[in-house]
Amino acid sequence: MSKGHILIIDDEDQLRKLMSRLLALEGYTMLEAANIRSAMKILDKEDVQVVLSDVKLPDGNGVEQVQTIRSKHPQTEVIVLTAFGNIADGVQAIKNGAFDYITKGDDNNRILPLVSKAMDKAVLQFRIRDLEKKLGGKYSFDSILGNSPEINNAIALARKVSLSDMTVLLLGETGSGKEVFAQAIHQGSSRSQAPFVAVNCSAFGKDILESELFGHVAGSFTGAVKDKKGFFEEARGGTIFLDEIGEMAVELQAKMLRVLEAQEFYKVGESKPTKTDVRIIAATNRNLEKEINDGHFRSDLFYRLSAFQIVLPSLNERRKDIPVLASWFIEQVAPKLNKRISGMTPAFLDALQRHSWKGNIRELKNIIERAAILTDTDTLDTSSLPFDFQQGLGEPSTMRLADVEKHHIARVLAHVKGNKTKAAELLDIGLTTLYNKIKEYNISVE
Ligand SMILES: Nc1ncnc2c1ncn2[C@@H]1O[C@H](COP(=O)(O)OP(=O)(O)OP(=O)(O)O)[C@@H](O)[C@H]1O
Repeated sequence: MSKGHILIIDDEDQLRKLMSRLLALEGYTMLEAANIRSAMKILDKEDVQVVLSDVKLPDGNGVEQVQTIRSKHPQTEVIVLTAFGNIADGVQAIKNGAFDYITKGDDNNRILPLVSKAMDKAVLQFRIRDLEKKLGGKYSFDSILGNSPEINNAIALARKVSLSDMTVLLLGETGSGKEVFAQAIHQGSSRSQAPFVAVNCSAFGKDILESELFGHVAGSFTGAVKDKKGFFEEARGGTIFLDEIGEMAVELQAKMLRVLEAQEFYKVGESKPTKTDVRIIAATNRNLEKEINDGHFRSDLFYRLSAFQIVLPSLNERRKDIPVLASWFIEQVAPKLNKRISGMTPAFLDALQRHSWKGNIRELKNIIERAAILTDTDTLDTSSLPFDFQQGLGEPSTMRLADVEKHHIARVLAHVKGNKTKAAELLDIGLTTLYNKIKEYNISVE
């Protein structure tokens, strides 16, 4: 049985094939792409657990692409293949959401365990996704965790609006819980027995989004062989959650306005309107007022949507909630990994409290899951945190290049069992420079 799907993105045929063969021998099913465009197509079609991506690609940069892959396919883990000595790329890739990075030339003893860890994590995430899909809208107000006044205010507003049929606009940074709130509002409403359909507007191209939302009739465009129901029809009687509405093309925004005003829409290729009975909850992490000024968002749609706005606090604004959220995620993930994890060390919690959470609760959840997968003990400690947490690099202002360099040199030295000539070769620096750095950083060479 396959251990999972891995996609390699590299335009150098030989390197790609070599890596592909190595991993196929380990039991993975391998997919290959020579550029970003074809890679994204594969990701849209297949469940790919791990992506290994080169940095310099013919149609873009692999480090920058990490964010796009992770936002469209949050269950998929990305490992970036960096060039010799280019630690900055690796560090940036991790900041962009990569699982880790591999330096070209790293040997199999580093590559294979790393890929296997990324695979474990991704498989788990896919399992959770499938479970969540089966459970449908599973969040209720009671399952929204946190006790800070900031989150309590948001919950109180959402509870009130859930009883009505009003359109709601949820504003908040990525991962701050907008979809969770949308589900809770649905669950708390009179529509709770009908479907909750979540649509991520940024995951579809402009034309595709229209036919996904409203459906199409056969023959309306090349490839439309059969009639297709859109999300609005699927959500009939229930709630549709339009995530990242700020990404919607302006032409489509006009059509959305029509749905809000007239409760009807046109299927692609059909001239008679279809009536709809769906509550709309929209969300965005963009500043829509700015988007309006820049001509990217229609003000009439904004006013329609924003009749009832709820602003969700970022995790950095409610750090008080970190211990309870972290403990809850540990409790949830441990049984799924067949592990007994009783909690976390004070240093671990301290590192979480000091981190700058750009990905908010989603990032916290990922960090806990990652630590739970990596830990060999029953208490999560800082050794299972990513490198930037351990080094206090979470805050960009405190990120010290020297720490990154020290860590990397120490890692390479350990890797070559202290052989300095080999290490200098791998690091692509002179032996004297290496000696100077060992002294400067006080690196112990065993
Ligand atoms: N208050 C909460 N209690 C428990 N889990 C939460 C809470 N808020 C968010 N989560 C978890 O955090 C993750 C991210 O939440 P969600 O998808 O709702 O964020 P989002 O704001 O919609 O993100 P994006 O803007 O990227 O779509 C989810 O896995 C969810 O389970």
